[in-house]
Order: sequence, then C-alpha cells, then structure tokens
Amino acid sequence: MSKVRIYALAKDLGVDSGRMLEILSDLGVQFKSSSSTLDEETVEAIKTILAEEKNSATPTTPTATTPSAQGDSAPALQNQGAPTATVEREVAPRDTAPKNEVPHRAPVVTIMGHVDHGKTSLLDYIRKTRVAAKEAGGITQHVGAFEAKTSKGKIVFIDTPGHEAFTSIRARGANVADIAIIVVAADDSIMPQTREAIAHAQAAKVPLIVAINKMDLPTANIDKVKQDLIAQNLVPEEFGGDTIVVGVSARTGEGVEDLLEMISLVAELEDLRADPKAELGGVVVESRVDRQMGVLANVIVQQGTLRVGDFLVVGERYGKIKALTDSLGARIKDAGPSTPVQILGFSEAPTAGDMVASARNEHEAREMVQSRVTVRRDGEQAREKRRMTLDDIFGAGGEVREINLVLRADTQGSVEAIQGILARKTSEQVNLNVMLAGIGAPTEGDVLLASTANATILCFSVVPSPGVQKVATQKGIELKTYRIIYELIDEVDRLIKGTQEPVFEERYLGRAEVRMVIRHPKAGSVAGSYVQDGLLRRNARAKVTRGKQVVYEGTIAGLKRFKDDVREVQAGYECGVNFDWNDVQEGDIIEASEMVEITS
Ligand SMILES: Nc1nc2c(ncn2[C@@H]2O[C@H](COP(=O)(O)OP(=O)(O)OP(=O)(O)O)[C@@H](O)[C@H]2O)c(=O)[nH]1
Repeated sequence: MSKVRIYALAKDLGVDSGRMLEILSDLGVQFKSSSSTLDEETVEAIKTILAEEKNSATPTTPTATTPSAQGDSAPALQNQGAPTATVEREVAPRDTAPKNEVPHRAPVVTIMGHVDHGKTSLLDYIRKTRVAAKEAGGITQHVGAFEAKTSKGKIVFIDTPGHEAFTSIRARGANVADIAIIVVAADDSIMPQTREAIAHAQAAKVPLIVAINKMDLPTANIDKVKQDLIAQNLVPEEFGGDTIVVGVSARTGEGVEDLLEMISLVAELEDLRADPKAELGGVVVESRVDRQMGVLANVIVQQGTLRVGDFLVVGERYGKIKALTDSLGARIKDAGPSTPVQILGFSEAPTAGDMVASARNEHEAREMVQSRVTVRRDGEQAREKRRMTLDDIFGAGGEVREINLVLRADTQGSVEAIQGILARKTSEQVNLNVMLAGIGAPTEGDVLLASTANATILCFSVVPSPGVQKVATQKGIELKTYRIIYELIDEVDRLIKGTQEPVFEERYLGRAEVRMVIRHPKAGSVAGSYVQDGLLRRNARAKVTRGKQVVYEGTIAGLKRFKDDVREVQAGYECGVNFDWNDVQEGDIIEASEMVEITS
C-alpha cells in the first residue's frame, strides 16, 4: 500500500476531522496540512484505534455483516451502514471531557488569480448553483461575501475576487480568509498575477487550493499548468507534493463539486472553530454609501455574535446597528461566526480590513474610540522620531533569520539574474525569502504585502510612482531602487549582516615570559613578566603555558608598570600581570589574545 493523504483517509474511513486530528495527535504524528501523507503503519494504527472504538461502543450488537475472517477492520468502517453517524456516536463518550467546547465554524474562502482566468465566473457559478436565493424573495444581497451550501456544510466565499482586497484587509492586521483558491486558466497557465496571488496566500499562511479553470477549452494544457506550479514550489499531490489541484470549468461546472469538496476537507482538517458567545470580533470586507440608506458596511463575523442594537467600534468610529441583512437579502436579528452581513448604522464608511469590536453602551464605545485615537497619535509621534531602519525590522543581534524581500525589476532577465544571485546567498543562518518577484514598478499591493510580511522592497531599474513611495513611507517600508545590480546585492549583504549573529575570531596580541612571581597577601600572585612580542592588554584573553602544557586559560585581570595600572604594555617592557589564578610560576609563557568581530 502506498502512502495515504490525511484528508483522503478521513474521507475513506468516514471519520470527522476533529476525531482524525485527535487520533493523529494521540499518536504523536506531526503533519503540515491535510494533504500530508501518512505512512502505512500510521494508517494501520488509526484503523485499529477506530476498530477498537467501534467494538467497545457496540459490544453486544455487532453492526453490519463484518465477518471475522476480515483481518482488516477498515472495510467494516466503509460499510454502507451510515458510517458517519456510527463514528459520531462512537466519539460521543470521549466528548464528556471535551478538549474544545468551541463549536466549528464555516470556512471563509477567497478566490485569487490572474486577470481573466475566471475568478468572477467561478464565483458566479458557485453562487448560481449553491445559493438558495429564492428563499428571500429572489434578490441576493451584495454583502461582500456569500454562503454556499454543500453536502458537507456551509462555505463562505468572499465575493470580491482579487488579491488587492485580500491584501488590503491583511495589511490592516486582519486575516479574513481561511483558505485561498488560486485560479489558473488551463490555456494560459501561471501569469504574473498568479504568482502575486500565490505570494499573498503564502504570506498569509493560509492553505491554498489550485483550481485549474477553463478545462472545457480544447487549448487547455493541464500538464503545462502543473509543471509551472512545480516551478513555483507548489508540487501537486500526484507528484508527491502537498498542493491540492482541482480541474474545473466555470462554464460547464465540471469539477466544481470536487473543488467544493476539497475546500470542505481542507477546512475540516484546519479544525476551524469560533465561539458565538465570545467577545465580538469581525472584519469589514467592504463598505459603501447608499443614497437612500446611508452607510452600508459588509462585515464577516469571526467570533461572538452581532445583534441589532449593539454598539460597534470600527477604527476610530462607532455606530449602533440599526439593521442587519444577510447574504440572501433577509433582515436578521443576529449573526454568529463566519456569517457575512451588511450593517446599517455607521455614520461614516469604514475601510476594508478594519476590525469590528462591540461596546456595551455608547459611553464605552466613545471611550474605546478615544483610546484608539490616542494610541494612533502616540504611534505617529514615535514613528516620526524614529524612522524605521533595517535593523529595527529584522531585530538587532540577528534574532530573525528570515529576510523577506519583494523584488521588482525591468525585465524577466534581470529578475532571474538577481534571484540567481540571491539563491546563492541563502545559508544555514539566513533564509532570503523572495516573496514576490515581478516585472515593472512596485505597486501599492507590493507595499501592503511588504508591510504585512516585514519585507524590504528592492527595485532594479524601475522606479516607484510617488503614490506608491508615499504609501511605503507611511507604512515605514524600505523601498530601495538601484540601477546597478551589485549595489542591490550589496544592500542584500547589508541585510544579511544585520540579521546574523556576529562572528568573532580570536586574534593574537602578544606574548610575555614570567621572570619572577611576587606573592602578595591581598593581590594574590603577581607575575613579573617581560613582553617578548606584540603586547599585553588588560582584560585580554590569556593562555599560560608551562612547557607544552596549558596551565591556565582566562583573562588578564590586572596589568601594572611599576606601581601604575596600565591598559597595555608593548614588547620590550617589563610588567606585572594578575590573573584570577594564583599558581603562576617563573618560566611560564603568557599568550594574550582578543576576540574580534569579523566584518566581511
Ligand atoms: N471556456 C471557458 N471560459 C471561461 C471559463 N471561466 C471564465 N471564462 C471566460 O473567461 C473570461 C474571463 O472570466 P472572468 O470570470 O471575468 O475572469 P476574472 O478572473 O474574474 O477576471 P477579472 O475580474 O477581470 O480579473 C470571460 O470571458 C469568461 O466567460 C471557463 O471555465 N471556460
């Protein structure tokens, strides 16, 4: 039997993800994502655990016809007898002492990709086929996201496709999406914005699923897309990698079901939970001003529950919810986690990415706003005083070993040349992580990416527009332009140096011979010595040898010329040397050295 992916096994065994994760953690199995593979032994162990549970849960009524001749317990679990229900029932006793009482929530998915690769079409297809719009009078409300129903439950899709929205939300510190779908047209393969989308999803550390769209076209070249994905370090599962790739057509609907199923499986294994009773947390997806209704803000609730009449604080504004509308256009009274809603009640339009909090009453809402204003002002003042330096970004003393870069250059050739040089500079100590390498001037999106990932933007032979430069300045992002490749590389070297632990080298200073030892009741032994070569320096490292043997290693604690304390004594002079050691003898050789930081 070959290796099995976690999600595939969970599906085969009809086990819910929570239980699968529990078993894996009980077994001490480490895994990266739901696509990670399990070896044969682990699979057998899981099957055994499930079989044992099954037996102990139904001791007297062996369920389906599971002949004892069947050595492997797995087929029994795959039997038709409502496996999911059975498993859930079996799990129940364990739930008496649940690790996590917080209920599951629906995944929030964002669709990104290159222009014209079919993001909108895919969203439209899913909305058309999966949203029961008629329930609410036939008009779906635009609330920035919609809820699709699948056999495995609800999936929330953010319906403004494109990474700009996603990134601006992230740049404000919010991470609204749990899963990113990267749409790649089968006839066009990976394009610049695909690469950007991948970089953004990776920077957000959200699992991504690649949807190869337009499979219906005769010019579709799936193999090419897969090869191009590999070149982006996204190795599809069939080649042994972790990247889930699903072929779809937004036109015919082919594969969309599989895509939804994959989303559900990934979501299950992400074990997404949120407490509807917790303090409110939500994110503004978009907002607009309606001539008749006023400000409408589209929000996704992340935890807690929104209720009509609540006071909400968003950024430096607050408002009272006058009305809540769900994605089907229905007026609702409250909305729990992973619910997209439209809120009426703000006096000014909030910005995408703003986080929504609730206050108990108007007074508290006002206070919260006031304290936010103060924090912002303080921050602005502090920033003015101290423009961020690279050391600030990466930490002094090289605590951060990852250097994130966004690279922009005039041609593909330059990009590749620079990337080639950078690749050689990655070492065990420092990882140069080029989050995005693109042709053309840097964009505001690059700055947002850089600001969320603490990256530096390096430009070669391209110049940022004043607008982009301004945003970079506001966000304290280093945006540097070069006309000569080696100057850019020098900058990278500087970054590397800033992040590395300093390297020290022992440098020889000099040697002295001990000619006479004076035993002093208070000062201990003073070695009257003659400096034969170089110099001796106070606080330098000292090694004392007697014949061929090293008898002491430590520090020159004191150094005197006659009665005076001195800092150093040159060759050709006599001096008195003190150590924190008293067994020095006539004839010993003192060798002094110091540790010097290597700068190259
Ligand atoms: N044959 C075929 N055409 C498709 C498919 N999906 C989208 N298209 C077509 O591709 C074009 C672009 O589709 P959109 O959905 O607008 O692409 P998009 O990625 O949302 O584009 P932008 O919003 O401009 O970034 C349209 O003409 C669609 O009809 C598909 O699966 N098959």
